[in-house]
Amino acid sequence: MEILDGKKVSNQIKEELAVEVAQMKARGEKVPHLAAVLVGNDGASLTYVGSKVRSCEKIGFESTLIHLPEETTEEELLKQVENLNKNTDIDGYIVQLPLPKHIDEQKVLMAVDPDKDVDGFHPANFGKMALDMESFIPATPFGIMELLRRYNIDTEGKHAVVIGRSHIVGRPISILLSQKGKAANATVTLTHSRTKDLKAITVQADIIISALGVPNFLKEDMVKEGVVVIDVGITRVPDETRKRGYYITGDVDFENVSKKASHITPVPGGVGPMTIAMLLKNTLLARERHNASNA
Ligand SMILES: Nc1nc2c(c(=O)[nH]1)N[C@@H](CN(C=O)c1ccc(C(=O)N[C@@H](CCC(=O)O)C(=O)O)cc1)CN2
Repeated sequence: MEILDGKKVSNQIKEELAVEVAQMKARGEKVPHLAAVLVGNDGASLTYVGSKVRSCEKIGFESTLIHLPEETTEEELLKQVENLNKNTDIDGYIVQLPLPKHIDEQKVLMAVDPDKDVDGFHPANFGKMALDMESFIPATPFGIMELLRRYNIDTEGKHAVVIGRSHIVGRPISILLSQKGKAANATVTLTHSRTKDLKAITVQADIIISALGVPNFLKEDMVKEGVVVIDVGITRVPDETRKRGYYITGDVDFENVSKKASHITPVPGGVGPMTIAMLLKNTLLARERHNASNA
């Protein structure tokens, strides 16, 4: 069994990006600039946005954090989005999800300029991705594909079972895995809360992508020998005996499923860090596309 070490691979990607940025600087070019909008003080979101900004600093990107109060209205947030769309210094930006309940997430994501949509959540980018056209690919599924590629995991003709149909992970990864091309060509089953007899499907899977957010959901008896398991679920379980007051766990019963798996991602240290690395990669792509369109 081999652990798919997302932490290690994400650090490699960040080192590669740092080299590219240094080369851009040496050529006298503008470096990529990522902005992040965070509304409210959700603990996990603060961690993720903080990590995005710190990663930018580490590799030589410019970054801007716009931290708005929980009470921010939809109109005020849309104004910020409009300003970011107009700001020619910003190459790409993200609006951290989830947003407070009083804000219509879809309306905000629709307002993002698709050319700056480094999260790949705008319908223009999502549609292009589904049509195999050049686009921004959402960072988590992009990270999963990159992890499979860097560990030389062959997906060609394999049965990939995706658990969860979210717009951020389940739906896009099912599209990417089923695409034509060297790193895809899988036969995909997208399962969800209404799927009947899930176990009958998961036991047939060569690759399982679990993106449910239910701790210990995927058990040993639900997988076959040699399966590749990608655990996207990240749940913070309250635990006062820990320094942070919680521990992090995935969807997979790691201890037992790993006995049968050929490859498996840990939580933490699997898909999560890849998400940040691929967001940075998208921001570099945005910068390069802006350079090309200004040339
Ligand atoms: N605008 C966006 N919002 C959200 C996205 C996204 O891609 N764009 N994805 C998730 C959150 N997310 C990035 O934003 C993210 C989640 C997890 C990690 C990560 O590195 N996790 C660590 C554990 C860290 C911890 O929780 O303390 C790990 O798995 O090792 C990074 C980014 C939802 N929102």
